[in-house]
Amino acid sequence: MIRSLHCGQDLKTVTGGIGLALCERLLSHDAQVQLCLACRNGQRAEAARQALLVSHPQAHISLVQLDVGSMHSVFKAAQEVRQRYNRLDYLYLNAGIMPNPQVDHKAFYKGLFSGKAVHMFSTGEGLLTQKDEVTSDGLQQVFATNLFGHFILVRELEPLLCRPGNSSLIIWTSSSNARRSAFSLDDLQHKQGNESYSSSKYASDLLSLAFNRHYNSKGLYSSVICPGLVMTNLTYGILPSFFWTLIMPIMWLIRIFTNTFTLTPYNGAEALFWLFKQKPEALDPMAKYHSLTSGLGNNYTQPCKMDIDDIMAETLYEKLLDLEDAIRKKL
Ligand SMILES: NC(=O)C1=CN([C@@H]2O[C@H](COP(=O)(O)OP(=O)(O)OC[C@H]3O[C@@H](n4cnc5c(N)ncnc54)[C@H](OP(=O)(O)O)[C@@H]3O)[C@@H](O)[C@H]2O)C=CC1
Ligand SMILES: CC(C)CCC[C@@H](C)[C@H]1CC[C@H]2C3=CC[C@H]4[C@H](C)C(=O)CC[C@]4(C)[C@H]3CC[C@]12C
Repeated sequence: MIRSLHCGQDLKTVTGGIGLALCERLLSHDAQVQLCLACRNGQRAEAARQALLVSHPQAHISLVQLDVGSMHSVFKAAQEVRQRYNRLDYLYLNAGIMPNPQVDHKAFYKGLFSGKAVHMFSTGEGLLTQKDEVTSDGLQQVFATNLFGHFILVRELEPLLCRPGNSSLIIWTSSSNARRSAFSLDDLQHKQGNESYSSSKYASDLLSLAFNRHYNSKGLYSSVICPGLVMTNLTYGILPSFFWTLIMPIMWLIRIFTNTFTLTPYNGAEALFWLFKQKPEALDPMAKYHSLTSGLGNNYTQPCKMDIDDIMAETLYEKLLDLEDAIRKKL
């Protein structure tokens, strides 16, 4: 029996995000898989469950309430999961936000004619800034949601993930927008800058490496994926929807030049699904696994070496442990 916990699986307004597409794909692959969807909004979570049950009426799908940006909620959800299950095989850390995104139009037009247009379209590098907020825990919201809440969750679920004789896998939905220069060990939460998304995703790449170093001996493995550019609520939030509708034909055209334009949640979930079928022990801790879609619409997964190192990963890990201590004392 395989149990898998997914963070951030709500059925979104029209589209449904990458997490929901992954659940569909997992259930189509193995009807016996037991899913536990960890979502912040009960109604949307139930709607997602019902949608999955329409195509998979026999599926085992349970829900747990989790706002990964609130530390109280993370501790509570982890306790709930520990009471319900004695083992977890996969933990998909998929929840992610990019609040108040702003596009630098000038940089976009400059990039178009710079000879680096394909790179710009695949990574969004230099095009986006965000305005972050502070949570009731006193943490930067993007850091808390995209990184720290997941860190605490993994630590709290350790007894279910680290079981003698079993290996388990945690999977971070990172991004090709993760960039070393956006991240600083002196400003983990990215209080000073305006690229909190890029910073948090780079931190998740580092943290995955650190988790491998600390937990492989206990049977827990960690991997990182990038879903490519997918049209979901996250991307629709960057520009007005009518604009996306207008440029959609161009987006499909760009797909001929870059296989990173996966565009649909189904395609974007490719690497998440591929990892489900791998032996955790065989995965490369230094690789980010990319969902890619060819011009003809064929999906595949490709590993790409990450720009990370052990020393940085270890320093980040130590700092997160200190912050965990401080939060535990406060709650
Ligand atoms: N779309 C893209 O092009 C790319 C996306 N990604 C990453 O993929 C992941 C999934 O995003 P995507 O499907 O595109 O976007 P969506 O906005 O559709 O999905 C994000 C999911 O995260 C959930 N979530 C957000 N904040 C919280 C929270 N505090 N607690 C619990 N759940 C939360 C959302 O729940 P709710 O419904 O309640 O809002 C939603 O289900 C993210 O980590 C994103 O950064 C990476 C690269 C590219
Ligand atoms: C100014 C307009 C005419 C066109 C602007 C297009 C941009 C808004 C988008 C072009 C490339 C996009 C992105 C690329 C990579 C994504 C990354 C992998 C991710 O994690 C989140 C979203 C992206 C940054 C995405 C965002 C929109 C673009 C910058």
